[in-house]
Amino acid sequence: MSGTSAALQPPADAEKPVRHPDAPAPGELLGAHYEQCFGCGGGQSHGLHLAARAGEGVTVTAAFTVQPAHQGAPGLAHGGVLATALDETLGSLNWLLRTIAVTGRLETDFVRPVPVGTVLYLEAEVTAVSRRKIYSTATGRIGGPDGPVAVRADALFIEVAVEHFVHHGREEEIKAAMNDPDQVRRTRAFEVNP
Ligand SMILES: CCCCCCCCCCCCCCCC(=O)SCCNC(=O)CCNC(=O)[C@H](O)C(C)(C)COP(=O)(O)OP(=O)(O)OC[C@H]1O[C@@H](n2cnc3c(N)ncnc32)[C@H](O)[C@@H]1OP(=O)(O)O
Repeated sequence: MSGTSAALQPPADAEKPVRHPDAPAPGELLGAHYEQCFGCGGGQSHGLHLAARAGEGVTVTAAFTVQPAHQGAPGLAHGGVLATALDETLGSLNWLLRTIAVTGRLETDFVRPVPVGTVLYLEAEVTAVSRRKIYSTATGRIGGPDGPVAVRADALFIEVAVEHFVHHGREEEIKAAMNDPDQVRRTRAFEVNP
C-alpha cells in the first residue's frame, strides 16, 4: 500500500525546480554539509556516511551500506535508519538549488526488508517548488542501482535562513560550526549565490 497525503501534493501554481548555475556538475560528489551530521558526516562513527552525487537536472544519487549498528530486528535495518537515508538524500537535493531547507514532512513506504550488509542505492529528485516549499521524491533499491525498490519517500522541505540554525542549535555546536573554515565557506556560498 502506498499513497501521498494532500500536504505533499504541489499546488497548481507550483513551478518546475531550477538547477542553480553553480550547482556541482552531474557525477560530482556533493560532500558532507556538516561533519557531525548523522546522515552524511564523516565524524559520526555509527552514522550512515551517505555520499550523494549530483545527477542531471535537480536529481541526486547516493548509496550506503547497512551496518550492524543500524539494526532494528536481528540482521535487518531499522526503519528509522532507512527513513534517515531517504531524508538525507532528499535534503542534499537542496544544494543543487542553492537553497537552505529543512524537512517539514517525510512520508515513507517500507516495501522490502533490508538486511545488514546490503547496499541501499538511493535516487532523489525535486519535483516542484512553490515559494519556500520544495517537493521531492526518493527511492532506495537493493541488489543494484536497478534492483527492486525497498523503500521510497515523498517529502516537503521548507526553505529557511541560516539564522534558523543559529537560533535553534545548541550554542557549542553552532560556535564550532561557525569556526570551521569549510563550514564558513559553505555558508558564504549560500549567501553570495542566493
Ligand atoms: C552556522 C550554521 C550553518 C548551517 C548550515 C546548514 C546547512 C544545511 C543543513 C540542512 C540539514 C539537512 C539535514 C537533513 C534534513 C533534516 O533532517 S532537517 C531537520 C528536521 N526538520 C526540522 O527540524 C524542521 C522543524 N520545523 C521547523 O523548524 C518549522 O516547522 C519549519 C519547517 C521551518 C516551518 O516553519 P515556518 O518557517 O514558520 O514556516 P510556516 O510559515 O509555518 O510554513 C511555510 C509553509 O510551509 C507549510 N508547512 C510547514 N510545515 C509543514 C509540514 N510539516 N507539512 C506540510 N506543510 C508544512 C506551511 O503550511 C506553509 O505553507 P503556505 O502557507 O506558504 O502555503
